[in-house]
Amino acid sequence: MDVPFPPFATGLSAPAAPPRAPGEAPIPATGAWREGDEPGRRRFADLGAFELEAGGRLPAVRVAYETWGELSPDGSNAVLVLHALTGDSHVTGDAGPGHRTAGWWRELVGPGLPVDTDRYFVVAPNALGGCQGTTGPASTAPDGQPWGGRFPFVTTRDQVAVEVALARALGIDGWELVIGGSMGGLRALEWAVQGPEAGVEVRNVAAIATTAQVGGDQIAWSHPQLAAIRADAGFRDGDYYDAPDDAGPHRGLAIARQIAHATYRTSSELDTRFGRLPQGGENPFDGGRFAVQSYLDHHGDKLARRFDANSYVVLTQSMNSHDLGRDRGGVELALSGISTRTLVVAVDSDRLFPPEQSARLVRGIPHADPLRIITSDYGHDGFLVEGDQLAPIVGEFLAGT
Ligand SMILES: CC(=O)SCCNC(=O)CCNC(=O)[C@H](O)C(C)(C)COP(=O)(O)OP(=O)(O)OC[C@H]1O[C@@H](n2cnc3c(N)ncnc32)[C@H](O)[C@@H]1OP(=O)(O)O
Ligand SMILES: N[C@@H](CCO)C(=O)O
Repeated sequence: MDVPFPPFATGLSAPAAPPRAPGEAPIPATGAWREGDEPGRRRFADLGAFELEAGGRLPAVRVAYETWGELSPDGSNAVLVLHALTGDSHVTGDAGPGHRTAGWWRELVGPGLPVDTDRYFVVAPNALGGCQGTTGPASTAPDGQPWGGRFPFVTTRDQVAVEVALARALGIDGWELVIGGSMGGLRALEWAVQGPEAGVEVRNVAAIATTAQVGGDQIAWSHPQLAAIRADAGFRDGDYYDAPDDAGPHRGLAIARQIAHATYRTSSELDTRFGRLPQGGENPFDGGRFAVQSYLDHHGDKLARRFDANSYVVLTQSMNSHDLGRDRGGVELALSGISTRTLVVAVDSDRLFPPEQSARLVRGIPHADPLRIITSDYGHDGFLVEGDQLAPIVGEFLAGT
């Protein structure tokens, strides 16, 4: 006998309190950077039309990027830094006008640091499909409306094809280093294959907390995140940009971030840091929360204020698309064709991009240095939190060039 599916089986489409504390500012429909907002340090490159791997087309792609340092006369000192899922072009420097967060690799990139902006010309673009100035779902489509749910499927390869065009637009025909973590690492690896094919030399690659091929476990964790966003009544199939404050898909995005954030950390950290502690004066047995629930609420709500739900979907799908071996004879063959000197770094406690996946890169890439390991209680986020370990590793790698 068929049992009717209850309309609020998940509870997610039921009316929900907006994810903000009393007295906090309302949340606009999107946390995307929009034309007319304060640009901060961003500059923009208009790169024209792109045909996409999955069959879509973007008639006018704009990339937001930041640079530090000066390109040398022979062009030999350019470094490309690629951000993770919710990162942006603001690699180093403070938060401030135009930049909601401080630089996410400020221990690594800056004057006198391993990626020394007194020596290198550092370029950091916001990825295609993102929401911090580069063309993405919140951008205006040719009909004058936001792309919204119509934004086409974008793969890691498309993102790198756009970054190749950015290099050309900046007059860069080779990178001394392409470095990225997590989703940025996926693009760094794709650069090692696609860059030389496209005539842009890649002399060194650093792939941090990443993988040659996003696998079943990573796709599985992303699935409920995408479902949470799509199940939010405020998502409206991606066409929510005209929604009033607090009526956007914040709850779905916040839940997606909570699921993701737990995968970015470790069970031992959550157990030792929070354990069974109740949150403040709350009673978890009477409608209150455990401290760890409050912690996840905080991270979810914070992302809902600074990010765009559609970009979260588009970028998550782009990560799921990542398979260095697709149409290249498989992962091992693709890795064996990489001629670039490569640094691979894993976080020992990373349960999302586990060290075995980094070891596979080292085994497969002919000119890979031995695997370097960051020791951390923080899991995948160790690639951001453990800057004091990552910076010397990258410094040693660059010193060996
Ligand atoms: C390349 C890129 O990836 S760019 C994107 C990276 N940046 C982000 O993702 C921004 C979101 N932040 C994060 O993911 C992480 O905070 C990191 C990785 C950047 C840093 O991690 P940590 O320094 O270990 O911070 P942690 O995870 O402990 O979070 C601290 C926050 O939790 C809050 N918090 C801690 N305990 C609780 C609790 N019981 N209840 C509510 N909030 C709590 C803190 O007040 C603090 O808030 P704040 O960030 O608003 O100041
Ligand atoms: N904290 C990182 C984790 C994903 O690598 C981000 O939000 O991008």
